[in-house]
Amino acid sequence: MFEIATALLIGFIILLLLLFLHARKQNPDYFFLVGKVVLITGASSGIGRACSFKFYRHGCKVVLCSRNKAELIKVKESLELQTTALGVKAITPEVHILDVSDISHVEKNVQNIIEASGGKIDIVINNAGVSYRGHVTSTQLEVFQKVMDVNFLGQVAVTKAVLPYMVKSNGGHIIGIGSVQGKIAVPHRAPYTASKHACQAFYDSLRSEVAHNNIHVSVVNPGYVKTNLSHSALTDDGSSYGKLDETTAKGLHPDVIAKFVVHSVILKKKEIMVAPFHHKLVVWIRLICPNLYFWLMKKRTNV
Ligand SMILES: NC(=O)c1ccc[n+]([C@@H]2O[C@H](COP(=O)([O-])OP(=O)(O)OC[C@H]3O[C@@H](n4cnc5c(N)ncnc54)[C@H](O)[C@@H]3O)[C@@H](O)[C@H]2O)c1
Repeated sequence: MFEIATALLIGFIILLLLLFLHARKQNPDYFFLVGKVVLITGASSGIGRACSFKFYRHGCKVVLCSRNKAELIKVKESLELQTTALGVKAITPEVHILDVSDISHVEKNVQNIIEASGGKIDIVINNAGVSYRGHVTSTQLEVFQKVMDVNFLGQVAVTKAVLPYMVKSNGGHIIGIGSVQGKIAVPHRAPYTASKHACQAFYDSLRSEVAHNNIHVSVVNPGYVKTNLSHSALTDDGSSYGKLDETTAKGLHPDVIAKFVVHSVILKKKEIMVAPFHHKLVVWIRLICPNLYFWLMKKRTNV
């Protein structure tokens, strides 16, 4: 009787210990971010802008990159009106022009940006992206090339530029902003969904290669987010779509995605899908019952 009671007590204590360790792991330690250098691509709007605010407020030095300097300066000025969380001292943000589709120069340009910011990089958020609306048959090949350059090769080139710094300092974190469409492909999005699938595969491959260098790789896959992404989406002939989609308009707030990006760094998450339940369900259907998924996609007629 005594032995059973002792065994139960020990079991109970182990359970409490495991629950405590689990809770600790899930409880973000925001102080971890203080003083970290965070490079964000596509920082002038949407999710990139929201990430800039979150990391700035947690005491990071944010290095804001995009094509439009005037827009980046506006973000910098808005950041400087903020107070930081945790009562830590804010670090002046930096602004740099970077076109991630300029593939042959991205690596060198990012290295120049890192050198100009002090020669150190802890976190990179590969966020810059362009969407697409159209039909494969009528879409010019150059449109496929452009979407792949911005969304896939651009992310690869930025990653290749930061890796030597992270290897040298034996640590770092690379975050790829993917999409639910990196898990499932939907009609009228062929180049976009192909680029996001490519990113997912790239990061899954990279993650294991750099793990021994203490470099972490996270992929954050949002569902629809209320940003300008559909406005600037490319169409069959390369012109902009110029409209806010209903789905995008009803999407999540970019701050929600930024919050999960922060958590992916602190909790060292390999992958996070930030999407409603029915999106996650479709990903499972694609995996478990592909024919049902193909049938569902055939029913989707809207561009
Ligand atoms: N909005 C959504 O519904 C949604 C859903 C899933 C994933 N995403 C992804 O989130 C990321 C951010 O998009 P967003 O929704 O914030 O839209 P957005 O249009 O507000 O942001 C895209 C950013 O990328 C920048 N950019 C585009 N081409 C560039 C280039 N060649 N060089 C440098 N910067 C460039 C733009 O200037 C802009 O700042 C993208 O990778 C997108 O695919 C968005």
